[in-house]
Amino acid sequence: MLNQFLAIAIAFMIGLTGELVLSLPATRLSDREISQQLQTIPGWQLRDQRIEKTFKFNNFIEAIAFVNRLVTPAESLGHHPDITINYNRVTLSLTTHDLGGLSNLDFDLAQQIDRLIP
Ligand SMILES: C[C@H](O)[C@H](O)[C@H]1CNC2=NC(N)=NC(=O)C2=N1
Repeated sequence: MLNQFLAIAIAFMIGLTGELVLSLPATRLSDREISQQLQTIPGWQLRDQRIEKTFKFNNFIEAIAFVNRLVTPAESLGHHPDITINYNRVTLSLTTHDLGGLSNLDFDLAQQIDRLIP
């Protein structure tokens, strides 16, 4: 019953900005699905149950500006990267803590973050 409910849990929610958004539940991906999804996000490396990428900028200010830009997609998805900042380098590590592994949300967020880079 709960599973049935979750299966149809295409939940309509009012987003932060008040617009109607369609939110699909996160699902843990199989190894095969992870391999397929990795093809869509160049530069991201699979490490255990995480995907990671380091972005390099000209200086600290640009690195921080990038971190600020990724707040919007992260909040929209309700999914948040682990972030390490080393002067002009920002390393992002994505995993789905709630599921203990990689989900569709990690790859959705990685794609949206890549689109932030000109
Ligand atoms: C309630 C809230 O939506 C959840 O705790 C979200 C928040 N952001 C998250 N981010 C990530 N990376 N993994 C999660 O499991 C997660 N869960």
